[in-house]
Amino acid sequence: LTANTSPLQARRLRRGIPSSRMNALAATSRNFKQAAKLLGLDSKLEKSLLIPFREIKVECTIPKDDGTLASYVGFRVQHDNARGPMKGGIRYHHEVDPDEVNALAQLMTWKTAVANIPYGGAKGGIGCSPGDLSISELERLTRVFTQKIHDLIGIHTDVPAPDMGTNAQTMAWILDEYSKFHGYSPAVVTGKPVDLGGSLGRDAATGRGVLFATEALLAEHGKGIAGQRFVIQGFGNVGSWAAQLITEAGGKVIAISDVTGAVKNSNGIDIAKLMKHSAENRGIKGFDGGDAVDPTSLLTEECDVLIPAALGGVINKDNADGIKAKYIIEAANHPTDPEADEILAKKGVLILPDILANSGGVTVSYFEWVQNIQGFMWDEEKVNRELKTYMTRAFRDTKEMCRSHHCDLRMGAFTLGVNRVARATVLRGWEA
Ligand SMILES: NC(=O)C1=CN([C@@H]2O[C@H](COP(=O)(O)OP(=O)(O)OC[C@H]3O[C@@H](n4cnc5c(N)ncnc54)[C@H](OP(=O)(O)O)[C@@H]3O)[C@@H](O)[C@H]2O)C=CC1
Ligand SMILES: O=C(O)CCC(=O)C(=O)O
Repeated sequence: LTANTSPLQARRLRRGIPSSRMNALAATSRNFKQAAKLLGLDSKLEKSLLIPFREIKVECTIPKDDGTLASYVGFRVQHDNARGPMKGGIRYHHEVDPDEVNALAQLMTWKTAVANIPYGGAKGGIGCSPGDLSISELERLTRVFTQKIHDLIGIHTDVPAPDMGTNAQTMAWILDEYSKFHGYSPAVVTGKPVDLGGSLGRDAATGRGVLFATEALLAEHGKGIAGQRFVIQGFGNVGSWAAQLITEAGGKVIAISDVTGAVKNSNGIDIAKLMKHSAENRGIKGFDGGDAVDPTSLLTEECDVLIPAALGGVINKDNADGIKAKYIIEAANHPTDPEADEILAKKGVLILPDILANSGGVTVSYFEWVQNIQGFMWDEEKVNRELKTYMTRAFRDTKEMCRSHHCDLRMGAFTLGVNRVARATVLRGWEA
C-alpha cells in the first residue's frame, strides 16, 4: 500500500484482489464493441445499443437500530427492453458504484438474449455492507429503496431478482412494499421464497446452470465432471451450489474461498461439512477439513477448472499469467478483464463467459415469472429439465457463432446476444 492507494484499492489488496482491474463499464463496452465489429453492425445502431434506456439513482435514508440516521445510495440501471421487460438482480455490497451497475445491466441484456428468453437487461444495487446491518435495518433499507423505484419497475417493465448480498427474503420485502402501491404482484420480482410464489429450483439455478455449461464444454474435449479438479472463489449462493452439484457429479473441489479465508484439500473438500461450518461460523475461516491457504493464491492454484463465483475484475493483467487452470467457468459477472482474456488466450486457457455460464439463474427466474403469470407451479424436476435444455441450447448457439465468426467463446456469446438484440431493435423500428 502506498500514499496514493485509494480506499477501494486498499480494501481489495487486503483481500488479495489485484487492484489494477479495468473499470467494469470500460471492460464490458470494449467486449460489446468488438462483437459489434465482428457482426458489422451499423455504427448508429451500435451507439444506440450501448446507451442505457434509464439510469436511476436514489438516496435511501433509514433510522438505524440505535436511533441514528444512515444514508445509502441505491441504483437501478435499465439498459435495454427491445426483447421484453428488463431483468436483473439487485446487489448489496460496499463496492457498488454507478459504472459497475451500468456494466452489469448491459451484461444482462446480452445474457437474456444468449439464453433466448424474452427479456431485456437491468441491474440494481445499494452501496452498503449487508453484513454490518441488522435484519430490521436491511428490511427498512429495502423498503425505502422500493418506495423510491416502485413506479419504474413492474411485471412487464423491469423485474428485479437477487444478486450478491441479497436473497429470497430481500425479494419478499420488495414484493410486499411494491404490492402496497400496485396490489398483490408476485411476478414483480423473481428469486422470492417458494411460499410467496418463488420457483422450485431457483435457489440452486445459477450453480446448476454452471454445472450444465461446464459439462457441455468438457464434453467437447472428451471429458466429464468426474475426475476433474475444481477451484472455486466465493461460497455464497452461486459458489456453494456449484460446489455441491459438482461434487455430486463426481468432480473434486480442491480449494474454495470466501471473504473470511480460503481452504485447500487435494483429496477433495467435504462440501456438506463446509456448508455446516460456514453457516455456524459465518464463513469458511477455521474449517478443519483442509489446510487454510492465502486467498491471494487461490486463483493461481494448480487445478483443471477454475470457477470465480464472487466479485468482478478478479482475473486481470496482474495475475492472468499465473493461472494454471485449463478452463475458467465464469460463474461471477465480469470476473475477467479483457487484458487478462488476451493473456489467457495465448496460454491456451478456455474461458466460458459469464453471459453464458451463469445464465441459469435468470433462466429459472424466467420460469418463475411464467409460473406466476400462469398461476401454475412446476415441479422441480421440470424446472431442472427445462434449465438443462436452455443451457445446452445456449452453449450450442454460442459455438455456432464461434464457428461462423471465427472467434473465442466470449465473442461467440457476445455476438450471439448482441445480434439477437440488434435484430429485435431493427424489427421494432428504431429509426423513426
Ligand atoms: N445469485 C444469482 O442468481 C446470480 C449471481 N451471479 C453472480 O455470481 C456472483 C456471486 O453471487 P452470489 O453467490 O449470488 O452472491 P452471495 O452474496 O450469495 O455470495 C458471494 C460470495 O462471494 C464471497 N466473496 C466476497 N468477496 C470475496 C473475495 N474478495 N474473495 C472471495 N470470496 C469473496 C462472499 O463471501 P462472504 O459471504 O464471506 O461475504 C460469498 O461467499 C456475483 O458476481 C453475481 O453477480 C450471476 C448470476 C446469477
Ligand atoms: O435472476 C435474475 O433475474 C437475474 C440474475 C442476475 O442478476 C444475473 O444473472 O446476473
